[in-house]
Amino acid sequence: MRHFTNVNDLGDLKVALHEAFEIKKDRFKFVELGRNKTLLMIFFNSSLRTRLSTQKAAMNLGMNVMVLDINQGAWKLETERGVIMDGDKSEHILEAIPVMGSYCDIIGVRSFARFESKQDDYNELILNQFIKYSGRPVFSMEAATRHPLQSFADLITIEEYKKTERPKVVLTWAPHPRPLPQAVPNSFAEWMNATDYEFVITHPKGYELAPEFVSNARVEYDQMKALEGADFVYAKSWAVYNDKNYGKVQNKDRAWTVDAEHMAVTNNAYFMHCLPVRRNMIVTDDVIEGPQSIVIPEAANREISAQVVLKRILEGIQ
Ligand SMILES: CCC[C@H](NC(=O)CCC(=O)O)C(=O)O
Ligand SMILES: NC(=O)OP(=O)(O)O
Repeated sequence: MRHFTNVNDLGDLKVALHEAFEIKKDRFKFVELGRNKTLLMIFFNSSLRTRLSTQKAAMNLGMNVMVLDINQGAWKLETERGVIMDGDKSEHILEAIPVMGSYCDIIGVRSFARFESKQDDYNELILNQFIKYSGRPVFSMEAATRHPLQSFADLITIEEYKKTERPKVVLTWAPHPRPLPQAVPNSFAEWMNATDYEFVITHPKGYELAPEFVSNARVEYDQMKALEGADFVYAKSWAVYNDKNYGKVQNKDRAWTVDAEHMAVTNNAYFMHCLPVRRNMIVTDDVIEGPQSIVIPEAANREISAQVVLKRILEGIQ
């Protein structure tokens, strides 16, 4: 595997899951694979889980790791071509990327949707420039439209906890004070649609995700109806995708906040969230602290998903 940006890059998911459970049994088994290889992790946005779990995964494989927060310490980067750089940006991304590529063997990039240009976001302008100009294998640590390391960890977690072969998984929108990217829900939908699970998406009218991610999932505007009999409830907020209000918050209705009443109509479902989570906006304290909440093991599986991806990329550059 050269680059990792979406579910298709991993190939057969059953094989990838087998690799994940093997690594989970002995995460230091491949400690020689990454010897004298350097991972550079580049963050245009904040992170806790991705930052720590991906470094840990790289260290499990014997790699050296460098981390760069673009907006703290590096020069502010101009990302548009043809701009006269007489403002507050000292360096152009088209120099910075090949320079960064010269110092490492593999690059991880976090660059959220900016909600300035839907076209730039959904063409993955920043991530694709790293792929085009760095000369290195590149993997997404959440880009504008997907968060594949998170979704792979989510799938590993559901496989670990499911009580039936084809669980009912419900992705529910929840209110948030800020406009959040569609990357996590897009990616979760993409990975759930790649399984044979029963998959339902529920959100208020006007919060439809891009059709290419919804694919053949059932969309239900009545949240309680969607949650009936669910085995897994995956909560996440996202901003409007449609052209008219792209990147906006148009609903803050806390009737969508996942509470005990919502969980009561499920099949004693597990509660999942990628974190960080705004308590009592997305989910109540009682639910996220309750016995069916698996957000911590879900976060712990980020080390495993990152290690499978790094292992596959390292095997391609030996
Ligand atoms: C893994 C999730 C990263 C990001 N989350 C946020 O930006 C939350 C920020 C906040 O709650 O203020 C998102 O929704 O895509
Ligand atoms: N879930 C996730 O990616 O968390 P961070 O944004 O803290 O990395």
